[in-house]
Amino acid sequence: MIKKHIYILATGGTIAGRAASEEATTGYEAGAIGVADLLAAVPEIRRYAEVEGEQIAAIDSKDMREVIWLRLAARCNALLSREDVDGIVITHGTDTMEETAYFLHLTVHSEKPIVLTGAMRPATAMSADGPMNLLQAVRVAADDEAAGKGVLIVLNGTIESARDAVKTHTTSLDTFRSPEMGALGSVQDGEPVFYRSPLRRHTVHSAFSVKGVTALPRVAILYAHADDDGFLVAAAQKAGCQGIVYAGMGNGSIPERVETALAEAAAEGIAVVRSTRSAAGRVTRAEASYEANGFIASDTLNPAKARVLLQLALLKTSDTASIRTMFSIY
Ligand SMILES: NC(=O)C[C@H](N)C(=O)O
Repeated sequence: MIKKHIYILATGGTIAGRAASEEATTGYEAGAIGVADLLAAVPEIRRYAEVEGEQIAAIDSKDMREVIWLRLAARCNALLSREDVDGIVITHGTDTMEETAYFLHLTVHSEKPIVLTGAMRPATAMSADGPMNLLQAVRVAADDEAAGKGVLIVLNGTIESARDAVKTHTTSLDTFRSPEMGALGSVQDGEPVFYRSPLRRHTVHSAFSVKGVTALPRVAILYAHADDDGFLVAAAQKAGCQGIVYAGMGNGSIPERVETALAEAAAEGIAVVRSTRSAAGRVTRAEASYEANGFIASDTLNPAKARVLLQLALLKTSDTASIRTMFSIY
């Protein structure tokens, strides 16, 4: 068997975390262990692929910054254009994995597999989940079936699409779920099995490019709550935001006073997307007043993912109708 050549790009996270004791599963130093040690801990990987590691960052993913996203996108595009590279695995903290994955899903233009993985227990913990997750991620990245499916998230035996997967639990190993769509597949006894393919546009069919881009448009997320009077909308405007994602109630519902403030912001040219603070479900175009105000429905994208798409959309246009179309095809 000719082994595939898989690149491992490490960014930190709990998978590279070091805690004071084997029992500690919180309160550790994320990103403390380098990519060479991560790979050395799972020698089984080399049975299935030739791997090469590269350290892109060493952070807790709560501190993920757009400069690292841009670096990752550039590195993935460059590596995957090489004939001798068959796929990429990115080790990443789980806190912002769903955003990084979706960003790359829309900005890397290759059919070759890109798989993000991480861990919920630090590398020093008893029964750490990182080694198995890393092995499964490499097996998926080396699998022919993974090609053309966009960026994938592989953790705890499930294969999910970057568009749909969200972190649903603060500490459980089984934290990533795709609430509306379900997983694309699973990894059983090391073997990846796929059941579905994502239909929304990604990778080679994505019109977004961050080549030469050094900064992304500023987009705020505002979270709805009872008695919200919309005072944070002014703060977002003052901070120079080009877009606001409102994590509304239920089907993207917006309290009246907030709607007034957001309508004013939209009239001034700020793109306003209605997402939801609910854990699952599609935000529909719903009420006529939302449409009239120029608000854009997030479809099934949660606020964090809607923010990613809106940032990329704003690189291309500020036209509401065009951005609305993007939210229905990506
Ligand atoms: N499980 C994890 O990876 C959480 C960690 N705080 C991170 O996102 O880097």
